Amino acid sequence: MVDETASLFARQAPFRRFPLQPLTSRRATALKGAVTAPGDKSISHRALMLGGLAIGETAIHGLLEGEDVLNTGKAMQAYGASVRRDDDGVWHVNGVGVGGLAEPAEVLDMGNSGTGARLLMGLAAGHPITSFFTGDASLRRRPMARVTRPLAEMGARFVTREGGRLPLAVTGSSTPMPIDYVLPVASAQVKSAILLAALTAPGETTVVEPQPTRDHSERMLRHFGATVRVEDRADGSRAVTLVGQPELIAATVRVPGDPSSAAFPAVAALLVPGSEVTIRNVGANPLRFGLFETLLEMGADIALENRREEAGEPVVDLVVRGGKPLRGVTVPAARAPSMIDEYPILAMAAACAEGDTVMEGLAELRVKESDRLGAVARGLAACGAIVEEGPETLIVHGQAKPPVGGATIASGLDHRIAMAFAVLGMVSEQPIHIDDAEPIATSFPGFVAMMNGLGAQIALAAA
Ligand SMILES: O=C(O)C1=C[C@@H](OP(=O)(O)O)[C@@H](O)[C@H](O)C1
Ligand SMILES: C=C(OP(=O)(O)O)C(=O)O
Repeated sequence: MVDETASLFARQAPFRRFPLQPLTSRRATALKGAVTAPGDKSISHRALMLGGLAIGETAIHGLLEGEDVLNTGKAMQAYGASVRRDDDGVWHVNGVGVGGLAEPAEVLDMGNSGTGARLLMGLAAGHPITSFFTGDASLRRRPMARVTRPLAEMGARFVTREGGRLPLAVTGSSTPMPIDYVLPVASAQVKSAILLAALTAPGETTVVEPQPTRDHSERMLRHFGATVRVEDRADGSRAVTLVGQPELIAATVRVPGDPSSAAFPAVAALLVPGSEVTIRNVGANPLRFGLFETLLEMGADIALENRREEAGEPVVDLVVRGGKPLRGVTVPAARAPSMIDEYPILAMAAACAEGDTVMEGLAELRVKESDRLGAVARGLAACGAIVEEGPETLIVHGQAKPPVGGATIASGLDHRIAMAFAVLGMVSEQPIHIDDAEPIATSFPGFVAMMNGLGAQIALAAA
């Protein structure tokens, strides 16, 4: 048992993005079948972190075994928690108690994962230990000052590269201070980092978010026994208050399927005529569901069945039928936090729809695993679609038929760019090539097998 966990973690080698793994996606006939969405990435990270802090043994069912999450598991081990996977796929975490993290002996390599890096920086900031964080070429480009600034206010000290980028070192405070903080950007990662640091601070810490973002941290903190108050204010903002220094008690977590991953088979099924695909166990948290709301507005045939609740999160099965014409819509900026990772795949649907799809408020897309706004606009144009890219907007002029395709897309260490264009290749006249499919394993290791099982024609080539 222990050996298997060790070998899973050992495979998360840091800078090993060579050789590239090219992928070709060809036009498919109808996609058919029923699949289960892989575990939610956001919830999986948080389950390992809170399990690692709680007293007792936490059992996690359905943990996403993607690279990002495995790197978090490995880091929690370095902080002194025991993390192991049973033969039946259930993960067991024995925590160290709030305030009990040990100083990691090595640099923590968070790979491609913004969530892993930023949330763990929060945990580290609340403990009187020094941690060193790095990541792959993508993560080392991403802004960290948004997290280091509030954590420094709480008493942590950072040494960072220019612009607050990784690699960085953080020394946490032995007497962390509670703060009241208004988020300058709508970011669940920044909110969560502050809440995790606040676990060791006395008194109450409040984070005000101008627009509500995914609330998995709040839900899971409560699930482990912390007191979290949420106040929705008249101006649309939300104040989240954590009562510091709780005792977190181990809990059982059943991780729902990731709506951000389910988005790929769902849009593929919508676009390929004659398709009928059921995607089971999809998380339906309203703060994650903006893509499906948008697709329904576009005229998509998606039925939500079997609504239920798992570990404090709403879950549904999706039944998606393809071939119905989609219409372009305007997606308001206010919806962005609830579908922030889904714009690349929405843009693929928009390129096949009739009329213009206008997407606003996309500034954050520029600082994800890649500049997703630029990558989507360039890639769609290379495939023959008509697009307009603004500083924080994307307009796709849909032609009521798929773009011709035939391009090679640079995935740029970005899993969602790779998967989005692989889906477009299922309907474009000419195949679409992706230069490197390897980043897909960060969030959806079974993507190619699942899609081909439904009838897609995706081939992984030797480099
Ligand atoms: O908190 C999380 O789990 C996440 C928050 C979002 O990032 P931001 O907080 O940067 O918006 C999202 O893009 C990311 O994939 C996961
Ligand atoms: C932005 C993403 O993740 P992260 O920020 O954790 O790298 C994502 O999964 O699309």
